[in-house]
Order: sequence, then structure tokens, then C-alpha cells
Amino acid sequence: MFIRDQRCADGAGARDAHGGGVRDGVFLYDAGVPATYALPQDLAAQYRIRRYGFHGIAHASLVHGYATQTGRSVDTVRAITLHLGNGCSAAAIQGGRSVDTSMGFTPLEGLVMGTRSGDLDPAIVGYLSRRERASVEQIEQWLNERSGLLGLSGLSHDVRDLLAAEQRGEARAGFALEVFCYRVRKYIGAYLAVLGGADAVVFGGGIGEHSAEIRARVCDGMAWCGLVLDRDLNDKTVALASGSAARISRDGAKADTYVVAADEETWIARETVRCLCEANHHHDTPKPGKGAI
Ligand SMILES: Nc1ncnc2c1ncn2[C@@H]1O[C@H](COP(=O)(O)OP(=O)(O)O)[C@@H](O)[C@H]1O
Ligand SMILES: CC(=O)OP(=O)(O)O
Ligand SMILES: [Mg+2]
Repeated sequence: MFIRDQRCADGAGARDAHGGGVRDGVFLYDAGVPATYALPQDLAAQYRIRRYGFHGIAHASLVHGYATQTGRSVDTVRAITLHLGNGCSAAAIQGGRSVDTSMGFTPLEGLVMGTRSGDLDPAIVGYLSRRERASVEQIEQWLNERSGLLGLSGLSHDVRDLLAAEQRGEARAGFALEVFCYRVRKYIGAYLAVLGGADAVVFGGGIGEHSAEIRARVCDGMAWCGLVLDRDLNDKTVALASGSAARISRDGAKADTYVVAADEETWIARETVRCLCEANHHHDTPKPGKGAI
């Protein structure tokens, strides 16, 4: 199964496991242990409830950007990719392919996002519904649209606003950013265990590309696993040209840290061409038994 890149607020899209959109073959996210929820398996099978993952194009672009920049072949990459935009997700990459990713049945699972909560105890949905006499749909809307950085800060979903508010002394802005960075660090730790160590952490998305401050906070205290940023390289890497990549880790650090400015448009165009070529090829290939003259 593929890490998909379609917007999906309520899981309806996730139930259509083969929904449209550009998918990339190197980015297989297989059904199996990491994709499985510990639900009654008859229900899971009936409703195709599993972890699907999203942001496939973004993560694939980060892997390819890192591989190209460092002269590796993609299938040797063992890394953790962090797509930090309005929606945020992490992926564990083994042999250039995603073996786990933080978004699940819907894009609500995982990291703290601009307005989405990310991981929480599912019992909160029923509890809030009873206490607020609100429908489940209503609670889902709160989790998708009123939570995350916006809900935590009560100010904004945008990291730029929150950094500025923190500077002005707004404690809740600083707290929101702390929760955000803590969750990212937690996933890095989890994926290090999944991968048995990683050669690189790769940042992307609006926050990952532009905010040296957030990158520094995420990597703070991670020297134990080889993540050490070069302060100057990190500070100056805030406006990469689309499609380019830069190292921000200290020379000799045990793990690479890179920023990649994903060129999603080119990626989509390339994949579209590849799909069309494949479709054409199948079209031209005589079917068994039909025989060409
Ligand atoms: N210079 C910046 N400093 C800090 N955060 C930034 C900066 N520029 C963009 N961002 C963050 O990136 C987010 C948008 O990320 P982006 O990947 O462009 O969004 P989307 O997921 O909608 O494609 C903004 O909401 C903001 O939090
Ligand atoms: C998958 C998804 O919907 O994410 P985003 O909010 O980044 O578009
Ligand atoms: Mg984007």
C-alpha cells in the first residue's frame, strides 16, 4: 500500500484504499505490523481500517533530495524524514522506502500540526462528546480544525506568529511550540528503534524548510543519537531554492541532518508522465490470446 497524498479529513478517502492521485512506486507502505491497529480484526477487515499514511510525495521528495545531495542511491537510504507544514508527519525510511509513518487511517494521527491534535487517547472523543453533549462529528471537527498549535496557543496555527508571540512574552505560544517539538523528538526516538538507528534526519515542509529555530529545538538534546546541528549552517538554511538540499549537521556528526526544499510540482509532473507511459505501454502490449497480426 502506498503513502497517499490526498486530503482526507474524515477517513472517507482512507476507506477507498485505491483512491486516485499520484502515488510513487518506491514509496510502498505495506499492510503488516506497522500498519495495523489492535482492533477486532473482523471490523478492521470489513471497513478496511488500517494505517495508510499520507504526504507520500513530500516524504519521497525528501528521500530523493537527500540521496541526490549526498551522492547515494535511494535504495541505500536509512533515514527519518520530517514533513513539517500545516499538516505534519514523520516517516521511517529503510532502503529508500517508507516502513512506518505517523499519519494513520486519516491525517489526524501522529505529530502535533497547525490545527490537528495528532496522537491522543481515543477515549477522549467519547468523554468530550458526553461532557459537551456534542456529536462525534463535532468532536472530530474540533480535533481537526481547533486543535494542534492553534488549540494549544489559543493564538495561531502558524509557527511564525507563535515565535513572534513568544518573543513578546506570551507563555502559551512558547508552550505550544514546546509540545510540538517534544512530539517530533518522540517520533524520532520511536523511528530510531524501528530502523535500528538512522543515517540521517531530513527536514522539509514550510516549518522544516524555513524555521532554523524549530529545527534547533527539535534536535536539542539529541546528541546521544548523533544528531548535532552546526549552528551557522542551520541558521543560514532558511530559504533554499525549490528542489535543492543542504546539510545542517556539524561536520563529523554521527548522523546527517539535512533540509530539503521539496519540489512537489516537478515530482507530480514526473510521476504523471511515468503513469501515462506505463498506461500507454499496457495499452500497446497485446493481451494474451488476442495476438497481434
Ligand atoms: N519563515 C518561517 N518560519 C517559521 N515557520 C514558517 C515559515 N514559513 C512558513 N512557516 C510555517 O510553515 C507552515 C506552512 O507550511 P507549508 O508546508 O507551506 O504548508 P502546507 O502543509 O499547507 O503545504 C506555516 O503555517 C508556518 O507555520
Ligand atoms: C494529508 C493532509 O491532508 O495534510 P495537509 O494538511 O498537509 O494537506
Ligand atoms: Mg505544501
